[in-house]
This record gives sequence, structure tokens and C-alpha cells, in this order.
Amino acid sequence: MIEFKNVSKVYPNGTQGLKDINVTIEKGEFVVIVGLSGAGKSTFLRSINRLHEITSGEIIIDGSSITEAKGRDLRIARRDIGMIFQSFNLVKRSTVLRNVLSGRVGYHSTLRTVLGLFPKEDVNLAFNALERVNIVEKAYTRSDQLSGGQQQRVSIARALAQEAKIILADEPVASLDPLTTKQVMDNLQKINQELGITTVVNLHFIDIARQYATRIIGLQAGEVVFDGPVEEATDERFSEIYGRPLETREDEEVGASANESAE
Ligand SMILES: Nc1ncnc2c1ncn2[C@@H]1O[C@H](COP(=O)(O)OP(=O)(O)OP(=O)(O)O)[C@@H](O)[C@H]1O
Repeated sequence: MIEFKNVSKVYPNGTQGLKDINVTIEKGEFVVIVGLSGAGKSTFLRSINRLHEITSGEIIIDGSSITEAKGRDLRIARRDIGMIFQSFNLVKRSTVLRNVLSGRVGYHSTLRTVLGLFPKEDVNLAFNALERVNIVEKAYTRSDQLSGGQQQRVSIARALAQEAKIILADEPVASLDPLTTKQVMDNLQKINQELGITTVVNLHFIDIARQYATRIIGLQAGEVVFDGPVEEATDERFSEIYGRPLETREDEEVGASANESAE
């Protein structure tokens, strides 16, 4: 369970990233965060694992304050949280297997991981993770030889090898085409359903959010302006909240083909 209690974040330049957020995400939920650009989605997500520090309030994970955690406690808390980035964040020149094994670094001494000495159980975990995202045949391929969608599936496997209880995905499909988007989102959904991993995903497009989320949270200027089940997240409702409908993938494609034909 992830609890936001009166959480605010003000950036050093005075920009309010989050404003008095009170939200509880239960174990096993698939929550999608939506909002216009600059609404605070990244700030929200990155506050959970303290990639961003909040300025007031508290975030509690499974009963322990991550906000207050220091040193070893913080490292252990972070071990339970996998992160998926828009840009995949793989070590490009390393093999897929090595990248997935890097999910295990929080469990071992630095020396051991620098030397690449992972125990057999870790290697088994890594292969299982790669199987789960259907990419095991690429285990010994260099990561930069893979397509964007494949790289993103490797980053999901890394979070699985980490044995994360929570997965945070910050715009995981923003650089991917529609077919690959579906594969990556299907993978996230599958591991959420099969392994019960709590999943929080930032998405730009409301139609993709509606296809996968069990709950949608809408942010605007750092505040929660919508929090409810997918059925309530209608275009009408979002138009009322944001003064215009949220973007859909389809809009973008229509826009892109219009641009192409203009050229
Ligand atoms: N390091 C920073 N310093 C100052 N302001 C920042 C910083 N990072 C983000 N902001 C501001 O905080 C607000 C929330 O940003 P955030 O990146 O969380 O929004 P977002 O909803 O993820 O937007 P996007 O979809 O464009 O990434 C924005 O006004 C943004 O300009």
C-alpha cells in the first residue's frame, strides 16, 4: 500500500510540483496517472521512490515512512520499487542478461556486483523474468541491438528480477509506436494480474489509460482533480475538469498523418 499524506513539493525555483496530495494506492492496483503536460505526473511518481524529495507531508509504503527512511532502510525500501523510464535506462553496450541482472544489485555488496558475480539463483530469476516478457531468446544480445519495445520489455524484466513489489512507470510508451505500445502495456498488465505487483503508470494518452487502468488519477497543477474507476473517466468528465478533452493516441496519429500529407 502506498499512502500520500498531505504531500507537497515546491521546486527550488518556486514551482509547485505537488499540492497537498492525499491518496492511498492499495496493493495490486493498476493506477494510471493522467494530466496535461506539467501537471505533476512525474513529480508524483518520482516522489514515491524519492528520486524527487517532497517538501512537506509524508509517503508511507506498507506501513513504513519512505520519507523518513535513511541509509540502509532507504536502500531496502527502494529495493521493493522497480522503475520503468520512457528512455528505458539500459546500459546499451551490455547484454540483455546483464541489464536484467542489474536489478539484483540492491541485494549484494558493491564489489560483487562490480565484478559481475551474481549467484546462480539470480541468473535463474533473470531468465524467468525474460521469459515472462517473452524475450528470453535475446538474453545474450547487446541491448542497443534491440528495438525500443524490446528494450522496454527488458527494463520490465529488470524490475521483475529485482523482485519489486511496486512498479512505477514514467511514460513507458511515449517513444513507442501503437503496436509496441500494446505489447509493453500488455506485459505490465500481465505481471500486475499474475504477480499482484502494484503498478503506477504515468500516461499521456487517455485512451491507453482507459484500456489498462483499474483506477485513474487526474492531476492538474499538482493537485488531484480526478480519482476514480475507469468507467467514470469519460471524455465529458475530463473536458469539464481540464476545459478540453485529454489527448488520445488516435488524435496524435491523425495529427501525424495530416502533417505527413502536408509535406
Ligand atoms: N527540476 C525542476 N525545477 C523546477 N520546476 C520543475 C522541475 N521539474 C519539474 N518542474 C515543474 O513542475 C511541474 C510539474 O512537472 P512534472 O514533470 O511533474 O509534470 P508532468 O505532468 O510529468 O509533465 P510532462 O508530461 O510534461 O512530463 C511543471 O510545472 C514543471 O515545469
